[in-house]
Parts: sequence; structure tokens; C-alpha cells
Amino acid sequence: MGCLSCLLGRKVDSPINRLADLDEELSRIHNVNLYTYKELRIATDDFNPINQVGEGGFGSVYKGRLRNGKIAAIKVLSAESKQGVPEFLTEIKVISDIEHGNLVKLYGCCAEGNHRILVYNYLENNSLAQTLLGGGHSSIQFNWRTRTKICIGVARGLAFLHEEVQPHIIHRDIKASNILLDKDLTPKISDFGLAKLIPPSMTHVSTRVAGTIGYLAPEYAIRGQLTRKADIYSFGVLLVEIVSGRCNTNTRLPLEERYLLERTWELYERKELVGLVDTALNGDFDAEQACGFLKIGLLCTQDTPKLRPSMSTVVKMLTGEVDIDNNKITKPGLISDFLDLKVRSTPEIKPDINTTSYNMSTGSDNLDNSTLSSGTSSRATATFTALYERSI
Ligand SMILES: Nc1ncnc2c1ncn2[C@@H]1O[C@H](COP(=O)(O)OP(=O)(O)OP(=O)(O)O)[C@@H](O)[C@H]1O
Repeated sequence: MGCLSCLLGRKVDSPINRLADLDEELSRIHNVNLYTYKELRIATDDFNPINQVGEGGFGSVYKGRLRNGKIAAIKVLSAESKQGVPEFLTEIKVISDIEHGNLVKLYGCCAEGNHRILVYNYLENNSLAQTLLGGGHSSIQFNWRTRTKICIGVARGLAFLHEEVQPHIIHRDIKASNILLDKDLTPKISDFGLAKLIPPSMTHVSTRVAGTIGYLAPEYAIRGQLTRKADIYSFGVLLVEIVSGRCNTNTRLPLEERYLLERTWELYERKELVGLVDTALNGDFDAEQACGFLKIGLLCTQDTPKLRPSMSTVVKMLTGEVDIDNNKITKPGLISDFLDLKVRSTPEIKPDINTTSYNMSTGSDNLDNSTLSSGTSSRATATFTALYERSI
């Protein structure tokens, strides 16, 4: 408790009495809405498992009612997060200042003692992973109109993070479980800015291993080269998932259908893209638009990062303001090529992930050159290694 005063470099006469004042002071400096641990305990009925709505790599998520009556999603970050209060609040301020109709709103946080808790707007209709891709466990009807609204909404949210927020934000983990749906099925991207709250030493290994591999841009997964183009790759995979209604990786399918992006490329080459559209739509969709979306998915997942369009261009292509240039579509960058290579090699000669050369173009991001520090790079590699090890 006394560490708050140390952080401020102040002498405190009575730590317990002054704690609230210090919190208030920090909150004012950072202009962040601070919740007390007690309030969040009450909101969640002492973090009662009944109120737990999810579990992710960052920690557990609870549904709770705040003192002002609002329903919130309360994300308790894992105890390993030892970030100091001022640093934590600085990052939180960046996130809570960002407002967009397609981004989950952060109400505030709790940074008492070792607790690091984020309080978000609660979204009623869960994530795309649990609904559209949840294998029939949801009663939501995703008709073609709803799907187009979701694709365009996610693209707008990501374009906003990439191109309008200063300094721009790379999400790093665009995937179906990070797309939440409100009561009108408007999509909201969650978890943006979260990567910065986790110390570089702490590897964030996702709960859905195979799924996550499928979203990773090859240059990020293998070399830790992170630019906005890595997000655009993940968005491309998500786009194809939404149109086809299936996960990017399904190991129960025959080998040739297992990897969605690979399948998309095959059908594109055979001019049979329409065959990939979700059969649950019973043919009730605009075939030209659906195939257009799949082609945009292919453009976003091009192997060479600089060939992937920016998110604002993606929005324009999705809305029909800009034409899709078929000539620009070449074979996408497939992480499965790399995995196959490894899976097929014998265990004794299993190559070292850090030294294996991967035949990959190295185009730099025209928008930025924000490859990250070696800490992040090794985390990306470590994540990939962990994912890879668990996938075979
Ligand atoms: N704002 C929210 N409103 C409603 N439910 C939420 C909200 N945020 C998270 N959840 C629920 O909690 C679950 C876990 O979310 P979290 O973001 O922690 O992990 P994840 O994205 O599913 O997985 P990972 O951390 O491995 O990427 C979500 O799938 C969703 O069901």
C-alpha cells in the first residue's frame, strides 16, 4: 500500500488515510476513472465464478454492476503484471481517451496494490468466436447484411486505430474472440492497447492455440517484425472467416480443407470462390459482394507486407468506393506452409525456430517502420514457438 507514496516520492503521514487522496491525485494527473477494489468486489459479488464470462490470456473477465448502475465487463489482469501505477495509468489513459463506434469503451481501471483491473463497457452478444464461429451454440442469425455490417465495422475500427489515433496503435491480436457484439450486433474491437500493459518478459499465450496461429502474419510470427501490416493480415483472415462462417484452422477436416486461407487461394485459382461462402446462408447473399470480400481477404494476407492495402483502403473496397484490383492478388502468405515443413520433418531434426530460414519477402511497411524492440520480437518468437510446440 505504502508503495503509492514511494512512487510519488512523497512523505505520507498516515498511509491509510492518505491512500484515497493519492489515488485521486494520480487519477487527476492521468485523467483516468479509478475504481476501488472494494467497488469491483461488490460489483462482481466478490469475483463470484457465477459472474465470470470469460477467460483469456490476460486474465479472467467478470460481468458486474457498478455503483452508478452500469453493467461492466471487469477484466482482472494476471498477477504477473507488475507494472507500476503511474506507468499503468499512462497506458490506461491512452486507451481510455480513444473513442470510436467500433471499439470497446474502457470506463476506467483499478490499480490498488498488486491489483490491475480494467473496466469496460459490457457487450451483450459475446464475441464472434463464441457466436458465428461457435459451432451452432448461439441463436444469433448472421444473415448477409449483418455480416457486411460486421466486416465494415471492424475495418473502420482498425482503420481508426491505425490511421487516426496519434501515435497510431497496432492491435497485434485481431481475431474472432476479440470482436465483441453489442445488442444490435454492431462489432466492437476489444483488447487494443493491452499488449503494452504486459511486461515483455511475460509471454501472452492464447487460449485458442490453433486459431491464433492462423491469424499471425508470417513476418510477425517468425521474425517478430511488427507493423500495421501484421494487423491487416489478421483482419484478412477474420474477413474470410466471417464470409465462410468457419474458423481459420480446423484440424478435423481433411488436410486440403484444414487451413481456410489455403482453401481460399485454391478456390480463387479455380474461380470457385463462391463455394466458400457459408452454407448456413442458404444461398441468400450477394454473390458478387461476397466474392469481393474474399478477394479483399486475399489482398490483406499477401505474403509481402507492402502489397497489403491500408485499412482505410480496405474500408473503401468493402463499401464499394474503390475497386478491387484482381491483378494484385497473388498467393497469400501461409503460416501453414511453414508449419507443414516443420510437421513433416522428423522429430530428431526438428529445426530451431530462430535459425530456420523462411522463404519470405521482406517488404517494409509503407505506412510506418515500427518494427519493435528485440524484447517484443523475442516475445513474438516465443509466442510462436509455444504455439508451434503445442500444435504438433
Ligand atoms: N467488454 C466485454 N463485454 C462482454 N464480454 C466480454 C467483454 N470483454 C471480454 N468478454 C468476454 O470474456 C472473454 C475473454 O476475453 P479476453 O479478451 O480476456 O480473452 P480472449 O480474447 O477470449 O482470449 P485471449 O486472451 O487468448 O486473446 C471474451 O471471449 C468474452 O466472452
